[in-house]
Amino acid sequence: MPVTPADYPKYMKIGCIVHAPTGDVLSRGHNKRVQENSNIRHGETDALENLGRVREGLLRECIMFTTLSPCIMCSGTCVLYKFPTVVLAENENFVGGEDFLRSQGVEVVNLKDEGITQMMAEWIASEAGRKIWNEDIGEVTQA
Ligand SMILES: Nc1ccnc(=O)[nH]1
Repeated sequence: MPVTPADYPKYMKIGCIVHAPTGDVLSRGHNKRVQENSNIRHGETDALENLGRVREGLLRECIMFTTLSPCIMCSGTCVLYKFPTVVLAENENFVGGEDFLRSQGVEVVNLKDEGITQMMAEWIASEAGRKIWNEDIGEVTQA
């Protein structure tokens, strides 16, 4: 499905970085629901997909930084690969699998970033964003 500039306002504004303990950024990703017509390219899964295969045990040493509280799909992925820490910019607009992450021993750090919280709230409330947002978290938009 080709994407045109008219689609830009629909783009999910969620990005993610996989960070090595050395401080190196190993991988970046962002949500590609619209761009790639995808149900599973959340910011977090996109960053992991972009990383590709890595040496055994590396992900157990990495930190994931993400714009928003990770959904249960992405939280499950973090638990599967044993990320020790997930840092999120905010969780006022959405709370995903944080309790599950903590229950599995993953440290969850919420930066409570006001600018990102506001940006996300505005986008979710926007005409272009509302339906895509609901779709992204498995909800149905009410008329
Ligand atoms: N944390 C997130 C929630 C929803 N969609 C995403 O891509 N990421």
